[in-house]
Amino acid sequence: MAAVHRHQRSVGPATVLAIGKATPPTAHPQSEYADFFFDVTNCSEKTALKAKFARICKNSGIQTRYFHCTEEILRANPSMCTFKDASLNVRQDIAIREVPRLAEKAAVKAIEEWGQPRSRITHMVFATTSGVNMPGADLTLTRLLGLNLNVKRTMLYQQGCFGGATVLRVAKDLAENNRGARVLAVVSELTCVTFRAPNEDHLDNLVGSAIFGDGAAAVIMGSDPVPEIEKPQFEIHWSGETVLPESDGAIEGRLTEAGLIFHLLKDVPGLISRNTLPIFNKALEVAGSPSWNDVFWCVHPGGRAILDEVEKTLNLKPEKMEATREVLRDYGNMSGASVLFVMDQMRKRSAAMKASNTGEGCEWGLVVGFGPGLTVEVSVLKAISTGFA
Ligand SMILES: CC(=O)CC(=O)SCCNC(=O)CCNC(=O)[C@H](O)C(C)(C)COP(=O)(O)OP(=O)(O)OC[C@H]1O[C@@H](n2cnc3c(N)ncnc32)[C@H](O)[C@@H]1OP(=O)(O)O
Repeated sequence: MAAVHRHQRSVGPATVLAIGKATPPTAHPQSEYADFFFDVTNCSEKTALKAKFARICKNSGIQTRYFHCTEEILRANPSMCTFKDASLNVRQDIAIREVPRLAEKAAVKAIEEWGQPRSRITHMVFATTSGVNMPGADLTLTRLLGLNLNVKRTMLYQQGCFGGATVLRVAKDLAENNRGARVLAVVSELTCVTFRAPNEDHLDNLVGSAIFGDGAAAVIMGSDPVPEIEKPQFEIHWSGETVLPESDGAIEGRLTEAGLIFHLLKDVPGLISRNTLPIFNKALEVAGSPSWNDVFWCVHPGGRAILDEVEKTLNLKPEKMEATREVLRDYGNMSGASVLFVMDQMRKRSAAMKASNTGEGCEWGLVVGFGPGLTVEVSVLKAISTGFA
């Protein structure tokens, strides 16, 4: 390797140095959501559909979700409360303003934990599936945070639910190929783009209405942490991506006059559990091929049935999916932001149980994102010692 290239690269692997997360203030208990949802969309007379929706909510594994769009906002914007009225402008107005604001809240927490001046941030990677504009949410966030205007920004729109794993992968490459880089990786998602009235002929949208929630997460990533000052949480040793066979159309989103309309095939849980072994195996090779139960798991909490299927297929012990299921329970499916919430949950659970490292005692772990394509992104994490025996 030429000396100039060696000099540009980091010595050690990309390392997560802090994680921050944020939700809008309005929480909805899942047990009451059917009443709220059918009332605000003027569909309370659809009693059979409401009963089905209430049943899906009950079986979702979700207890609470957070939404920017309160009853007041929704009633002030009736075009969002039908199934397909033209409403893109209203949705865009909310998303363009609020996506960076929620991202800012998460980023401020990550920066506080990191403990370094904002001027040390050299790169930003921002993903959202909620709204599109030019210049993008990355520039608005740069301004909200008062970052240097020469921060090198990468904006990723419409990755869907694998966006969280994508920002990790891109931030890893940036951190390892730019010595001294400190990357702010952010995902911010709002359901203002997908919220719509229930419809008997579009049950996949009904499922989406029962599981999606709002949230943002931010990670500071860099290589070669400054000893005694920066506190590593996880190292990232490998990232890979694949498209699952025979999964065309399984998860799709189309941005229309009526906002973002999702299509989900019923077989998404089966497609994921039947086809992810090759990429999981490849990831495990990096970790020296421990067994599925000897690694920790941070999986996108896309839906309870998906977690059930993965757990069954890999014969995972129930505790392996607990961090993931806790995020599903407490926040629902926040699209790309979810998997970063799970990483945060993993290190917090590890600290609470006084585990020897940030991976509940397992040296290696997998971050798994999936979304439109059907695309699966996997990163291999190495846990960091907590100092407990
Ligand atoms: C956005 C992105 O990029 C990435 C994503 O995360 S996309 C979201 C991925 N998530 C999913 O696909 C959800 C996976 N599904 C689940 O977790 C579970 O089905 C659930 C929690 C939503 C409901 O679980 P459940 O109530 O125990 O049972 P289940 O039988 O699966 O579903 C309940 C009903 O919804 C229907 N249903 C479920 N998924 C459906 C779909 N995708 N399309 C249409 N109908 C569907 C079922 O047919 C069933 O209908 P009946 O009552 O008439 O039989």
